[in-house]
Amino acid sequence: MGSPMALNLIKTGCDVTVWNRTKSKCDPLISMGAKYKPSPEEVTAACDVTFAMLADPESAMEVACGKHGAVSGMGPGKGYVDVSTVDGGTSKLISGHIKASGASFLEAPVSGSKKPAEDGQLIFLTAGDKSLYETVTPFLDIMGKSRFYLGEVGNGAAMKLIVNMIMGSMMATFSEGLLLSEKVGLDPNVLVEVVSKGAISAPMYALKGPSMVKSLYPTAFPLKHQQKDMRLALGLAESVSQPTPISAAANELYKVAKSHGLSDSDFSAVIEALKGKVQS
Ligand SMILES: NC(=O)C1=CN([C@@H]2O[C@H](COP(=O)(O)OP(=O)(O)OC[C@H]3O[C@@H](n4cnc5c(N)ncnc54)[C@H](OP(=O)(O)O)[C@@H]3O)[C@@H](O)[C@H]2O)C=CC1
Ligand SMILES: O=CCCC(=O)O
Repeated sequence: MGSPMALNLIKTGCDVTVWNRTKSKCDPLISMGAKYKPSPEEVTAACDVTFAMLADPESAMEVACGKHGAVSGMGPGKGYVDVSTVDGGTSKLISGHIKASGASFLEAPVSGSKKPAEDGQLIFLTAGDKSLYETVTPFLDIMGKSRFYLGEVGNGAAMKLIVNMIMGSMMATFSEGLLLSEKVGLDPNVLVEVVSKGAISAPMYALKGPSMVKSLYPTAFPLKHQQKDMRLALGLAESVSQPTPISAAANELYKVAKSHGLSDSDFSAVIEALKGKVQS
């Protein structure tokens, strides 16, 4: 996700400096004009605003607050925008460290997958320093099609987790429907078409259904990240004693799919967890 987002900034003439743990993934961006620094600390020291896109809470914390992490290069007048999907607690911790340096913090997780990232069509769910939100609005509008400012740090993370909790449950029940249709002698491709005409139509079903019928799962949103988001959303629900039985059941399916080696497949591979025989 970070690469296509940075590429859109480069293409529109922004002065972009990049870092990634695996340096080779920066090379296409460097060839398009990005500068490179060998640590998060050196990126934040060199830049007014830094966007971070990391896998999970642990990596977001490590890159922000670890040795030679982003915080070490931050200071008054600078801004840190974390666009990773993490829980509110992690986001608040990172915010605390960034703000202690005198800099500003915005959480801004995104809805939309690989293709929307490439097309500059992401949806930003932001919260934190309003002045930083206003400063980075031109960049958000290059990378995305909509943006929401949701107030205090934690609200953007919560909105993102709730959206992905719904999405994960939708994908799980869609998978059940595809397999049930096939078992009772219906063509699952026709089911995808019927669904696309009615009130439960969703771009996700039309986009992923045909390849799921062929047992193909080209990765847009890795299954391991969907399961991480289900886990974090269930933690959020637990924190306020909100019952979420459907999502809890769906989470179990993503865990089964992970145990079958499907972590790096698209999250639509969750259908494999419902088959007697699992393909990888
Ligand atoms: N893919 C999607 O459709 C969407 C993803 N998201 C969210 O965006 C984030 C990124 O997703 P995506 O790009 O798909 O994930 P990837 O797994 O492709 O990328 C994860 C990134 O995190 C880095 N990373 C992981 N662990 C560490 C660590 N310990 N220290 C430093 N860097 C680390 C990886 O570095 P390296 O290259 O070295 O492995 C890589 O740059 C996740 O939070 C995901 O939930 C949000 C919306 C859509
Ligand atoms: O976090 C990933 C979201 C994927 C999507 O919104 O299509």
